[in-house]
Amino acid sequence: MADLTLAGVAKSYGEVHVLKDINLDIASGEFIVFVGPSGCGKSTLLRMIAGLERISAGTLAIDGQRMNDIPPSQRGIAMVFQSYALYPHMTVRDNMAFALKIAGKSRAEVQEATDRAGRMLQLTPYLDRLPKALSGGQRQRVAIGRAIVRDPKVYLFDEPLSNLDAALRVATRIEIAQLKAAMPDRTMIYVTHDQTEAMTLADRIVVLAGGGIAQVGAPLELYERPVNEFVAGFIGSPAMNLLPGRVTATGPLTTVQLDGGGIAQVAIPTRAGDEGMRVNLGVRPEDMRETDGPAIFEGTVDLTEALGEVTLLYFGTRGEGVPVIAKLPGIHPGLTGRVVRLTADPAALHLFHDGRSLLYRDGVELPPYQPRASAGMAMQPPA
Ligand SMILES: Nc1ncnc2c1ncn2[C@@H]1O[C@H](COP(=O)(O)OP(=O)(O)OP(=O)(O)O)[C@@H](O)[C@H]1O
Repeated sequence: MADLTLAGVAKSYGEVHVLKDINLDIASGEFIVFVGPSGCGKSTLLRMIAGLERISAGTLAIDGQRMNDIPPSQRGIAMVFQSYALYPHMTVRDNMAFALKIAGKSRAEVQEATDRAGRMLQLTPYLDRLPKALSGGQRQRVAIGRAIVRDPKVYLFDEPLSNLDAALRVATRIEIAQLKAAMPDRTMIYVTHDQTEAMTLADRIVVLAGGGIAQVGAPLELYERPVNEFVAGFIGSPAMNLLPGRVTATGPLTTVQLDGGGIAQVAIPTRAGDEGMRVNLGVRPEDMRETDGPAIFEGTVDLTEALGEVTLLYFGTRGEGVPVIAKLPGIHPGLTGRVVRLTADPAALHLFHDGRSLLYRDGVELPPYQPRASAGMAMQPPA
């Protein structure tokens, strides 16, 4: 069991301030995923937790004990890297056993730990092979095995699947989910660029941006209730469309007149006096559907991408602005060049003012988060 606390953690390299005032409590057994744009400091934060990077300010505590000056080997942490640098002349078993032998464990202990890791990672048939006789996915499992044999309280993963091809990524991602399920009391922190990994593996996702934490929450909570336009655009693919407009009627249901001519009813309350407020209406591509009635958006389809189970429609790709994208279920041949009218369910829409979601307005008490049954995204956390 291990819970982690980051309190006011910051990192600077001389004058370069990479991270500032990071505050985060991670409970024992949680699977936390760090996401964020390239260079936002995900790996730096992970390496500070591991003890591979000095913490410039603030406190890292594990189980209440300050860890800032504790060497990596004494933190009860194991880290799995993107490049799985195995010793090429050692068998799988010896690669996994290496750290244990250095630590002076007995032969029996080493044997038991490597057998157990081999079983957990389905590597038993390969224990006597050299790394060169393994696939990329198997090699990455050996790298994970090297962490497992040490039985750490906290696992850190730095983009462990990014060197694998698409099919192996899926298979290895599922194995990591199963590994976590087999070790419910072990805490895992995982850095990735991959939306699907973040959405499917995480108990909570931490979105890092601009040197700080933009939002922390369960995957579907971030998807359905982003605090700002950055998180709204970062979580979900293709990104949420942001359509400018102004509020024309307030109440439990807000009416927005869009600059593009459309009209939207949004299930986010506004107050008397909000009439005329400039907003961006957020609508996810997968929440759009064709309509003959009042439309949020009407446009000529510039381009379609038929992906099989869905078709992506692109609008405004030749203009200056950001294209609008709709994702319709099924196959829609012959839509390119046609005018399409689109709407969405009021409960699926988002409203932003000055970049911030109106859901999180000062003085508004949000009801506890409940996933929306009709959420359009196919990605769900594992059961
Ligand atoms: N030794 C260093 N000296 C100065 N700046 C550094 C040093 N190491 C990292 N940085 C800077 O810190 C920032 C964060 O880097 P980090 O690798 O943590 O980002 P990241 O979010 O993991 O990025 P990516 O997604 O591209 O892997 C980057 O802007 C990087 O240039």
